[in-house]
Amino acid sequence: MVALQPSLFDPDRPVVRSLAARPGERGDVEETRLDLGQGAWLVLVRSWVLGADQLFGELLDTVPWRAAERPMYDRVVAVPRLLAWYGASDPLPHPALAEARAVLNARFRPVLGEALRTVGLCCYRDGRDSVAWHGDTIGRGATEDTVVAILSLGATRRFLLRPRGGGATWRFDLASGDLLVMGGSCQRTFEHAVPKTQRPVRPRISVQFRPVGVR
Ligand SMILES: O=C(O)CCC(=O)C(=O)O
Ligand SMILES: [Fe+2]
Repeated sequence: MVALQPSLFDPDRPVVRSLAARPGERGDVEETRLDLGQGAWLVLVRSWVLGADQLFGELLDTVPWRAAERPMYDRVVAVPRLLAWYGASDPLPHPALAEARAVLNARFRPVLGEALRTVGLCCYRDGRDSVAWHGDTIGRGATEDTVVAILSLGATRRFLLRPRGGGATWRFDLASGDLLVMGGSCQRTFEHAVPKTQRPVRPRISVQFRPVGVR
C-alpha cells in the first residue's frame, strides 16, 4: 500500500484508491482474488475508499431512499431494506460514486467487455434489515459471465456466498470502505445474501455497480 501524505488526505473528502489496471500489476491497494470454482471469482479490497464514513453519512442524509414492497404468496410484504436506483445516465448522488465507477471501469471493463454503468443503493437500517439468498440473474447474469461490484459503507455486515448446487458457504465481514467484486459465472452458479443479525448495528449502505440490464 502506498503511504498517503497526511496533507493530501482531507477527511471530509472520500478518497477512492486506484486498482491495478491489469492482473499482476499493482495499484494503490492490495487485491485479494479468490477462485470459487465453476468459473466464479471474487476480488476483495479492504479499505478501498478512505473517508468511507463521511461518504456513508452524506449518502444516508441525501439519497432519496424508498421503501419497497413485494408479493409473497397471498400477501404483500415490506422489502427489508431501503433502496435507491441510478440508471446509466442519471446523475449520481455523490461525486465519489462517479469516481468509484471510473476506477472500477479502468480495472474491470477489459474483463467484462463493457462498462459498469448503473448504481443501485441499499440501506440496511439495523440488524433486522437483510437480503435473502439470490443471484443477480436479471439481464446477462442469467446466461453469461458478468461483474457486480459492491462498495460497503457504515456498519460491518456479513456477506455470504454459496454454490447453487450445494457446498460450503463463504463468509466475508464487509467493513466501511471495503470493495467486493463478484465476477465470472458467480451470479448464475452462486447465490449471495446479507443475513439479519441480533447484534445491535448501525445502518449499512451498499453501493452496487453493474452493467446495464443486470440486477
Ligand atoms: O448489500 C449487499 O452487499 C448486497 C446487495 C445485493 O446483493 C443486491 O442488491 O443485489
Ligand atoms: Fe445481489
